[in-house]
Amino acid sequence: MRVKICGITNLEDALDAIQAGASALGFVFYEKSPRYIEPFEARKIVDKLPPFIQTVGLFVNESTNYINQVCTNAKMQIAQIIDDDNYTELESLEIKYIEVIRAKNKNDLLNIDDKYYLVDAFVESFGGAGKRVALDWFDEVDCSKIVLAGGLTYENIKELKGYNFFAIDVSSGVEASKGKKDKDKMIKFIKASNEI
Ligand SMILES: O=C(O)c1ccccc1N[C@@H]1O[C@H](COP(=O)(O)O)[C@@H](O)[C@H]1O
Repeated sequence: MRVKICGITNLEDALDAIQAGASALGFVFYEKSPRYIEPFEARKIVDKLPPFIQTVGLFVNESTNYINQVCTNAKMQIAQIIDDDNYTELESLEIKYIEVIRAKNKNDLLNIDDKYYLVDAFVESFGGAGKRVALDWFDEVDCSKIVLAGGLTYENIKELKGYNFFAIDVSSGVEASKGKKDKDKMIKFIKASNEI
């Protein structure tokens, strides 16, 4: 299973995540988040990463120009977009992106089009709150293009067996404290993800 570890704020956590087996690292460019990282600080980390690791910048209700600029400055390869109020002109983004569906109920997952989406549980703070999406909401959904996020831990991801999610995304479930990852939790998380 592909794993993105989100909320990277320092090099040690980034390298530990990669050593544990993460395929993508997420950097939060939402200033109200306790995991916010300044774009040029993120770039310093990215410059020290090995090849074949994807860098994902997370944005909440930002303009296209801002996202393009930050992704350039921070060397992000993908933008993860929360855009509740249509601030972002997706077609003008200069990099690949994935939109976030903040699911409030099962209906939010029905009739989604044939694109890759990240599905997270709806929380007022936009994410990183450890809240899960009810798995039975996916029972009649093709999950092969869905990245599942929200409240995942090494203890609960075995429940995802059989759903065929494209990838999973975790932040608070592998933290020691807000903004600081726990190496042991990351190792256990990725080991468990390989058993799904
Ligand atoms: O991590 C944050 O602080 C954050 C802030 C604003 C929007 C999204 C945020 N994080 C994302 O939320 C999901 C789920 O996180 P968790 O595993 O439940 O803690 C994940 O995609 C984070 O990248």
